[in-house]
Amino acid sequence: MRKYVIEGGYPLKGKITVKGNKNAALPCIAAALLTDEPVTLHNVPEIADVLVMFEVIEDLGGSVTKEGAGVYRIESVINKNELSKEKMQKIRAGILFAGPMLARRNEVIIPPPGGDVIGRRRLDTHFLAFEGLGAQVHIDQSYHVKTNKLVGSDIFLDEASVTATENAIMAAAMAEGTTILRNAASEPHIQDLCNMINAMGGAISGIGSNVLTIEGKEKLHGTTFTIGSDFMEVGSFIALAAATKSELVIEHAAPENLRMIQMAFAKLGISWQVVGDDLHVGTPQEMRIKKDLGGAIPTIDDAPWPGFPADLTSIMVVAATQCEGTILIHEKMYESRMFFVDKLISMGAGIILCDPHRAVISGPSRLSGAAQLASPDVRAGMAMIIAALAASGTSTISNVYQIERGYENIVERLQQLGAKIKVVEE
Ligand SMILES: CC(=O)N[C@H]1[C@@H](OP(=O)(O)OP(=O)(O)OC[C@H]2O[C@@H](n3ccc(=O)[nH]c3=O)[C@H](O)[C@@H]2O)O[C@H](CO)[C@@H](O)[C@@H]1O
Ligand SMILES: C=C(OP(=O)(O)O)C(=O)O
Repeated sequence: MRKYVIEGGYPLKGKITVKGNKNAALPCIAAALLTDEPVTLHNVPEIADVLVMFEVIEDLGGSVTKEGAGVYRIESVINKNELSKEKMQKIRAGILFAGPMLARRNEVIIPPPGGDVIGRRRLDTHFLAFEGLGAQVHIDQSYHVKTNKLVGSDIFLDEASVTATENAIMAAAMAEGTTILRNAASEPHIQDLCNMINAMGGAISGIGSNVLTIEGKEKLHGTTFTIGSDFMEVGSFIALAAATKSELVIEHAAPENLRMIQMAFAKLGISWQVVGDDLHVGTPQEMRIKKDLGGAIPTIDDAPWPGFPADLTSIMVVAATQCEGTILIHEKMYESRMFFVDKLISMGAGIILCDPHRAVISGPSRLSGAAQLASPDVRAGMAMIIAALAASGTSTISNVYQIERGYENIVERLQQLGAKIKVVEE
């Protein structure tokens, strides 16, 4: 079993370049199925989830060619309507093939998707959107979605689900007529997907808002598209710098996406300078939690974009353990994402887990290395790496597959900053 062994307590220094956004790469790879012409994607993060998406394309009959670092040419041939059960079990994002498959084949059979351990992840909104476009959904061992033809309509999503919005966009891009998609999610990755589809000849307007107008096209063509920077990596590296008292330059950080993230870090007394497209996170940081008006304990809580991203809540928990004061982190979306804080508590963090969604953090805490950390999901795993690098002594993290499905080459990139982290196979 692959594990990370980390010796903490040392500051890091240097430059780290942000990779492409996982959550943009996954739908953009699926969107390559909307055309039989070649699609070339740049700045693709070379992570486990992306490789599985490529395997699905190959399993359907298409081909993927690596043309350089982070550059992939996809030629989609779709020879079947059923997605591979074995591959779908590996990643939840496989559900993103449903929209383009339905658009191209009028039918798709989706075995239940796998994924990480952060609680129930409903798919209802995906099927609500497909039904809105005229498809029928039948559920037994698999999800079976079928239509004679997709027809655009006025659809109101029951929640602003990210991947359901993406599936709806991809299906509507080739439906007959116009779709108005309301209560749509609007994260930078959804904007990337819309821009890519427009570059393929699509006609989507309202990009970046929660009402999208999608004019369906009979045919889309090939394109070349560059995936945006991963703001989850940016947030993780800011927390890493602050918690380990390090000076880091975070390159290609796309600061325009960070307004809410900056407000949340400011509550912890953590700040940086923007220099062009880079962030300079310096030392010393204030690291003092700012009370709300009247001296009330502040909260960081997640919400659909432009709210604070759910995927950064675990990262904020670990950053807060190193700050002076008390804060509530309220993760409203996932039922189990906060359970990992027991690992931080075992390292000495002052955290009360009030219920599955709310953790009160009082700091600063001196963390000590822990031998048996296991990563339940990608962000908890990164939070544990940050905690281990901030702690004195040695820590061991297992189940690192969960980390590597979201962060490219993370061990080598941290080593380049001077981190004492190594991989062991046991
Ligand atoms: C591949 C990919 O892109 N994955 C991301 C995507 O997952 P995914 O698209 O699966 O997540 P959803 O947006 O569907 O929802 C995530 C959770 O939030 C809840 N919810 C959602 C919207 C809402 O308005 N209210 C609400 O409570 C859902 O019920 C669900 O439990 O978006 C999530 C939310 O940003 C991120 O954590 C995932 O990293
Ligand atoms: C929950 C996440 O991703 P996914 O939707 O791919 O499981 C994440 O990136 O934190």
